[in-house]
Amino acid sequence: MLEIAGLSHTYANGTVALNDVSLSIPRGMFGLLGPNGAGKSTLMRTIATLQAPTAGTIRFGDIDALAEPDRLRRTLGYLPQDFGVYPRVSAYAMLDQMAVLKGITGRADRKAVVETLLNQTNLWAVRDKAIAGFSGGMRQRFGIAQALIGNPELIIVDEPTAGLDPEERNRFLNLLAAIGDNVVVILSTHIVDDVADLCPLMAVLANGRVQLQGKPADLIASTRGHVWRKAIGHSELPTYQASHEIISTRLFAGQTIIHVLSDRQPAGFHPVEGGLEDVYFATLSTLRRAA
Ligand SMILES: Nc1ncnc2c1ncn2[C@@H]1O[C@H](COP(=O)(O)OP(=O)(O)OP(=O)(O)O)[C@@H](O)[C@H]1O
Repeated sequence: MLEIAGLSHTYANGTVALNDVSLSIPRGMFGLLGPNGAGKSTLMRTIATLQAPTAGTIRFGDIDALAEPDRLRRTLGYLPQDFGVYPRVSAYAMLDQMAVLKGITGRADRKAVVETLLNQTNLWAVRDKAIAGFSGGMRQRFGIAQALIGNPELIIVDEPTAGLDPEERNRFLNLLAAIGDNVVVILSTHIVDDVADLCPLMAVLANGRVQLQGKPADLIASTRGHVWRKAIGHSELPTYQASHEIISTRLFAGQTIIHVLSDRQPAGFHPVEGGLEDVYFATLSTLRRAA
């Protein structure tokens, strides 16, 4: 169990990126959903012990992450939002090197680990190619391979599917799903479907605060009877914007479909069997209204 309590972070320029965040994250896949600037990466980097928070505590099992960052790092697998540099060395050589850094010094042990990971992430066929020449999807799969070195019990993946085509995204999500229920996996993303497809538990982070947390199905159920849909002409949108709380608009077959939030059924609207996207957009919309 990962226990985050009262975590706050204010950057030197005064930006409050995290504001009293508390989360209890059990084993399994946990989705952390939030818009750009919500504080997700700050939270991920803080859990990964790459930066210290201004206040709060992080415990993982019996490890106090802030007091014993080395202990936490030994059991951590981290796929950052951006690796930054993609080296010209081969995937095999790079993984081998990273395994040394993680303390797997025996040659035979390392060979077994590296080869297993290359197969698991479907990179065996390209193991001798330079990572610099990899596609986005291959890079992300390599990112997971390196995160899994040393059998971590806490795995953090920060916006892993941004920019992947649907097939690669699917491959990547399947890879994550296969990691297993015995480890804590935190998936940070602004892509609602990633969470809907994978995570039995989730939280929405916005403005540095946890706005919502629970099981996606329960959160979806809570929007039932509050979200309504109507197909309108695109030119009518401003009129509806003025009179309704629109939480999403999308185009379908040349029409604009709007979803609105309302406790009662507005005239001409149909009920929506809400999805996670409605939960998410309704949360963000409520926040905007309160601002
Ligand atoms: N090093 C920094 N110095 C100052 N402000 C920062 C720094 N890093 C992030 N911020 C600010 O902190 C807030 C949270 O940023 P963060 O990157 O954690 O959000 P995010 O949810 O990961 O967003 P994104 O999806 O855009 O990566 C933003 O307002 C951001 O501009």
